[in-house]
Amino acid sequence: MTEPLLRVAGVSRAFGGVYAVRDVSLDVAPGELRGVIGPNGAGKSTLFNLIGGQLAAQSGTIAYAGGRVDRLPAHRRARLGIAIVFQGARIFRGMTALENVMVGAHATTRGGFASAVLRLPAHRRAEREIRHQAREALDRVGLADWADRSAEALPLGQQRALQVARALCGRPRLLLLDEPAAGLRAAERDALAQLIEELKAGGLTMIKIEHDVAFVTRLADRVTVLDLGRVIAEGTPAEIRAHPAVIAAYLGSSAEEVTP
Ligand SMILES: Nc1ncnc2c1ncn2[C@@H]1O[C@H](COP(=O)(O)OP(=O)(O)OP(=O)(O)O)[C@@H](O)[C@H]1O
Repeated sequence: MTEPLLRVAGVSRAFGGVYAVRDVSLDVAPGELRGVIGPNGAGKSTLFNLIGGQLAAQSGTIAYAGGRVDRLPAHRRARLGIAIVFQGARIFRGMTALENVMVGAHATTRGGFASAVLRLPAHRRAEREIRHQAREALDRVGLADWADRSAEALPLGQQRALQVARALCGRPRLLLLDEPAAGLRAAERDALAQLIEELKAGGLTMIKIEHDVAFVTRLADRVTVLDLGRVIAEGTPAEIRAHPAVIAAYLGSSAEEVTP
């Protein structure tokens, strides 16, 4: 079996004595698209923050590309290629689409956001390379023609694609997507699904949180189900749709809802 790109082993995190994530383990193979589902408060976003380093795990280990990362701060993990598109992430108003992507890239470059804002000389040298990567990222999500247009004028579906471009700008190996399809209309969802499929075809490893079981099981290779901070099931989309614990915990008694 190939080495996993990401190995989360026995990770826990509590807030005020209540576990948000409890003894969670999962392995994600290179190139895999993993779905994570679970009801509100199941611990999905907390799990992402533990992987990305926005939160520290209180126990357990997280290994990425063969090395431990669980003691590293978020910006170091970002530089190693772990990128997150946060739930409900906003675009920067008054900036072009290209500038929006470049701001994301500055967060992962050595100079950081402060030097980007201050326009230090060392920063200016890196600027051209970042601009190049940002254009490349916009191209990857199908927004090349929007580069110099106002980001806030983009329809919601394309604003989501812009968030993805921002995350892609640092050329990550692992992309975490927190409910990327939330609030989108059917046609926008389809376009986003197609983008995710293209990224997968390009070899990118992804973990995607979804509320919509049909949407996640349509795209994912495997699905992990969280409930009350614990993994209650993991398997292929077909296994998950048929799993009694999933139907009971996640969907109540209405089993019809899991049929796509
Ligand atoms: N920073 C925090 N401080 C206190 N409690 C928190 C914090 N972050 C999360 N929690 C709690 O941890 C639990 C898991 O929250 P989390 O946001 O990870 O769930 P989720 O599965 O992502 O939910 P949703 O689908 O609503 O986004 C919840 O009970 C939440 O209230």
